Amino acid sequence: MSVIEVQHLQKHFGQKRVLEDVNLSFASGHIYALLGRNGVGKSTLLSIINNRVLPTAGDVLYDGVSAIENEAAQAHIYLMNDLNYFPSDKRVSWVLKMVGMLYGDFDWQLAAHLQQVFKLDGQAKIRSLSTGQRTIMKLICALCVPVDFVLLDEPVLGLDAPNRELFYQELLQAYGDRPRTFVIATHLIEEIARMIDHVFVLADGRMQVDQDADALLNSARTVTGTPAAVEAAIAHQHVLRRQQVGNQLSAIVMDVSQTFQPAAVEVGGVDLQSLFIALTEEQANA
Ligand SMILES: Nc1ncnc2c1ncn2[C@@H]1O[C@H](COP(=O)(O)OP(=O)(O)OP(=O)(O)O)[C@@H](O)[C@H]1O
Repeated sequence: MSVIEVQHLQKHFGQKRVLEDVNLSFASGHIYALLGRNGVGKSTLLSIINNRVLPTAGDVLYDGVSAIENEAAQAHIYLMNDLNYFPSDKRVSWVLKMVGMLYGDFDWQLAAHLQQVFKLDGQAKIRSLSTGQRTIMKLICALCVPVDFVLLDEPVLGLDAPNRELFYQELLQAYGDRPRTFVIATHLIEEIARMIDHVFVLADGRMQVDQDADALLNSARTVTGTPAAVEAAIAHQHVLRRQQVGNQLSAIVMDVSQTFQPAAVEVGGVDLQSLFIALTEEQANA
């Protein structure tokens, strides 16, 4: 059971302070969501964990040992992102072979299956691939490498809806066949909500949320009713957001207890995307 720990990570690009003090840990056998508004530093964080960018301060530990400039530790971590590292005149089959050679124990059976279900021609040259097909090629690499930690930065970029659905199915299947850790940074929150078990929200250079997904959603409620009734119901609650339409007020509250059942209002659940919007709005207004 391996673990990645990020400790007091800081990254400044000149005057731009992107990460201020990021702390987290990724344990074995989880699917994590890494959420955050545009430009908060999700890609930067994943690139530092995979040693592609050096931090200004802080450390990334793999099983207690620094993973920064540590090839042995990095052999357990794979990052898929939107960058193209492969020569455009090479073929898909060449890319898979290269990745297979670099990481060893590549799952060729799964690669053949994925090429077939996504209809990706192994003989196609990289320069002839569409954006979505290029993403599919990179996803095949990410699912077939034998590593314990797979970091997926915007994994469905350019994929149409049926292919996104197919990818989520294949990811869950691969996870079931060989449990490992996936970290998914995405803006398509509702699409991944059903498969993740832990949520990180990065805001203002720090982790604003680091919580079990079910616990997070179970602690949030939407309270709707007349403004007076809603205000009375949420008076002692942690209110993230208020929205009034006509004479109905709707509020999102979090950290509520299981016994939160106020009278004269309607109380419902909150989906992950609405909660994310409310949380990041609250942070921006703080
Ligand atoms: N090499 C660099 N030099 C200067 N600034 C950089 C560099 N790389 C990233 N940044 C800046 O760091 C900030 C965080 O970028 P990053 O790509 O990590 O954000 P993100 O959360 O992944 O964003 P998005 O959701 O839009 O993809 C941005 O303001 C970006 O402009």
